[in-house]
Amino acid sequence: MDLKPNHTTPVLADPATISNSRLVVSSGLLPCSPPGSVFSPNLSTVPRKKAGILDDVRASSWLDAMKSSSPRHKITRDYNHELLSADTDVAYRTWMVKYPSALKSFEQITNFAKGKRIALFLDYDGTLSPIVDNPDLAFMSIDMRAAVANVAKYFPTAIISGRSRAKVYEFVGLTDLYYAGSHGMDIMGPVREPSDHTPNCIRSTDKQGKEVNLFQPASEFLPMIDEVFNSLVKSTKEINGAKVENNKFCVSVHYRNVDEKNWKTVAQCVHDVIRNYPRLRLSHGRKVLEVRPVIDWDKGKALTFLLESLGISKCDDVLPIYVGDDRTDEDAFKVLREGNCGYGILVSSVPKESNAFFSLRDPQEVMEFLKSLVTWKKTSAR
Ligand SMILES: O=P(O)(O)OC[C@H]1O[C@H](O[C@H]2O[C@H](CO)[C@@H](O)[C@H](O)[C@H]2O)[C@H](O)[C@@H](O)[C@@H]1O
Repeated sequence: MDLKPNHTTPVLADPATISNSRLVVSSGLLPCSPPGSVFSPNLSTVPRKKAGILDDVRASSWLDAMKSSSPRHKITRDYNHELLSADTDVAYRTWMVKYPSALKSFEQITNFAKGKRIALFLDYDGTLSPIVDNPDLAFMSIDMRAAVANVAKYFPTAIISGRSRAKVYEFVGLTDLYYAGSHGMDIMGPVREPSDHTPNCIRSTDKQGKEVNLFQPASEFLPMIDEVFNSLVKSTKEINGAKVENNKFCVSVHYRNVDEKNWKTVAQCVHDVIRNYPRLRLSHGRKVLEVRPVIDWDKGKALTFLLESLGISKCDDVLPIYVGDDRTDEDAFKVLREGNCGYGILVSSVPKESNAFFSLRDPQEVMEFLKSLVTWKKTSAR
């Protein structure tokens, strides 16, 4: 798995947190890139571990990981249920001491944002739309769409999703945003000036005919991904409930609707296919196995790339906020935490270790947060 949370540094260098003894107060600055540094995409490949992550799908750790992804509360009845709910509640509230609610900490966030330009980065599944059994039906609500449209009027806003860019655009359906699909491996962003010569970055036009930059660092993998997609469709077709999704530069193999006793078979099928592709690796999301190129590129790199494209990566007067629910979002949280340059907000209704600073319980709370940002912006002369 890709996630290696840093449990030891839950500190927020935020001068607005003076009253919060848990958090460390820094010099008052949130440096973005170190002065003079210019982000240039590093597309070197990440060496795949010699023994593939799935080399022994019988290994209990792998199956445990499959089981623990996207945990659901088990509903028990009556008295037991009440006890369980109470325990869950206590565990969640304890966890929130480490990851405070972004709604309850709203004043702290906006205090820190004073005089800065907020840039918003939003994951899609589980963040803007609730997790549902059928990935093709993961629609966002009309209210959420309105909230995203509204927030994008006031702050530069980008969606960074594991879906294909085309699919996430189809779901969101808003034009005034930037979109990054395939976990950031397919970015349609603003034209960078002076025009740069980043490999795999070309000028293009969006659906409205506006000039944009198209950055696809894994373009050479396209035929391979298509091949793997077809092989996976074939090899999993007998597994009831398994679904393979082509996300353009990566492939998702969903096991949410597969009987748990067949999860090992799903893992075995994926393993048998990708063992022939040393330039592909596997990561793990919410009841989904994700096959992707081994290039050193993820949502964190995409976030940095977009900030740079927007021309706001090197200033002290920008506050990037990234909202996401999944393991792949941790790469972006980590960039913000380690760069000490913005806030990650984890969307989760269960306690989870994370590199985020704040939390929101579910997409409903995400919507409230977006609305609050708009109200704050409108009511204050900033
Ligand atoms: O980066 P994201 O926008 O969060 O995309 C990550 C994956 O999300 C989708 O799968 C997840 O949501 C589905 C719909 O709610 C759910 O059925 C599935 O179990 C979840 O894993 C999407 O289908 C994947 O392709 C994305 O990689």
